[in-house]
Formats: sequence, C-alpha cells, structure tokens
Amino acid sequence: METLSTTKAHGGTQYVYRHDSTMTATPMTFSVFVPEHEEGAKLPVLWYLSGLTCTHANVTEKGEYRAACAEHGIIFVAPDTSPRGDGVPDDAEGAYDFGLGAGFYVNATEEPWSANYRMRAYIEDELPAQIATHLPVADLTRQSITGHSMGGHGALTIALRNPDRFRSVSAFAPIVSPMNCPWGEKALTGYIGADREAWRPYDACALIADGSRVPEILVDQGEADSFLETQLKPELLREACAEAGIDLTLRMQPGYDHSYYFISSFMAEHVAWHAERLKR
Ligand SMILES: N[C@@H](CCC(=O)N[C@@H](CS)C(=O)NCC(=O)O)C(=O)O
Repeated sequence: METLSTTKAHGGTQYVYRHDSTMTATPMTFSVFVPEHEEGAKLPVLWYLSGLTCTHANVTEKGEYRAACAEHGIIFVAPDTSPRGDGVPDDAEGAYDFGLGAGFYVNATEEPWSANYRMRAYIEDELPAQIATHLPVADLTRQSITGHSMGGHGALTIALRNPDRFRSVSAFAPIVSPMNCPWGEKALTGYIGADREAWRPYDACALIADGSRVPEILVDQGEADSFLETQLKPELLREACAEAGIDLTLRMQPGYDHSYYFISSFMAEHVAWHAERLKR
C-alpha cells in the first residue's frame, strides 16, 4: 500500500492511500481519517460510500466528518466509486451515471464490465482485509457503514447482506430501490444483464422483501433534492421497512438539496449516531 498523503487534522491524521486491487485489477485510491489515539489503541471504523461522479476526494474535502470522528474516536474510510485507469471501460457516451465514477457497488457479470467492475467484492472483502493488514489501529470487530445517493444504496445493500458485520447503517439521500429508477435500471442492466431477478441482491427494498434484516436504519433526505421523485424515492424504503418491522428513522429535511452542503449539515449527527452504537 502506497501512502499518497498524510495531513494532520483535528488532532488526528487524514491519509490517502493507493494499492493494487486484485478484485478490480486496477490501482485503487481511498482515504482514511485516524483520530488522535493512544499507542496500541484500537478504534472502530465508519465506512462512507460516495455517489455518482465521486472519488474518495469529494467527501474527504467537503464532508466535514473529521471534527465528529475526532470527538468520538472513530476511523472514517472513504473508498472510490469505480475502478479507473488504462483499459478500464467507460460508458459509450461518457455519461456520468454508468462506468467510471458509477460502479454501483456490484460485481458485474456482463462483458466488458466484469473484468474490473467488482466494487462489491472490493468493498466487502478486499479493502477490509487491506485495512486489517496495514492499519492495526482499526478495530474491524466494530464497523458501521453510511453513504450518499449511489453510496447510500451501497451502504444499505452491503449492510443488509452482511448484518453481522455492521453495528449500524445510515444513509444520506440514498437510491433505495435501483430496480425502480432510471439510474439503477441503467446500471443493473449494463453490469448484471436483463434478468431482473439477478438484480435483487443489489436493491435494498428487494433484499428486505426477500428477508434480509437490520434492526434499524437512519436516513436523511433533502426535500429540495432534484433527484427525490425520479431516482431516490424514500417512500419505497418506508414501505419496505414498515412491512418488515425495521425501525427506519427517515428525516425529510426542508430546503436541502442533493449536494455536499446537505451531507455536511447532517454528517456530525450521523457520526454521533453510529458512535453510540459502536460503543455499546
Ligand atoms: N453530475 C450529475 C449529478 C451527479 C451528482 O449529483 N452526484 C452526486 C452524487 S449522486 C455528488 O456527490 N457529486 C459530487 C459532488 O457534489 O462533489 C448531474 O449533473 O446531474
């Protein structure tokens, strides 16, 4: 693992690392904030999955998580959203919602995507193993996960598929049902193929309908988000959780849009919410 930068912040250290991923067959860059801690201490880990067009850098620069993570003693890990680099295929028209910056946290099965677009395996298996090896300060017995938009979809589906691994899951303006919105239908058709049954492990509402369970979910959603009605549809998650008896706290936030101004406004509350559950 190569250290690209080390920067002191809020008493701790903001790192950016790069490593060669076997899952994506590309170099992958990610950021990690490690709060100030005593030598030999082990700190819990909060994963943050980003949305369309993002790299690790968007939340690292605009997410405003460091003060809260320093206060609560939580490591914050922000991976990239897709493989990148020479030979990695992209959307034919270079669209922002498929290909580079739009991995959708799936293991693609369709050509030509299946060679590199394996973000599910990367996030679920490879990156945690890398962190366990190279960052002994990370206590991987205490993990929580959150994310924004496409990354909110990633956080919800990864938590629902791995309920024993995560103490808690939250999301900012998540795509709650990719099977029922244009972004998701384009991505799942492209990466997984036309058989909609094969999409179900990549849809939080379908996972819940099929029996996956987490005890509770926290979601913040801006009411002035331009993607609210067409792509995000939080009411579908509300219905799925009500049906399943999952304790969903869905906070509709008047006036907020889809941007990092919205995310950063509620970031400290999400970190505190996860901290409470990580310390139980
Ligand atoms: N670029 C797209 C929108 C993409 C978008 O809003 N991406 C969100 C995640 S879904 C984001 O975080 N963008 C990067 C940023 O705001 O820093 C558009 O023009 O409609």
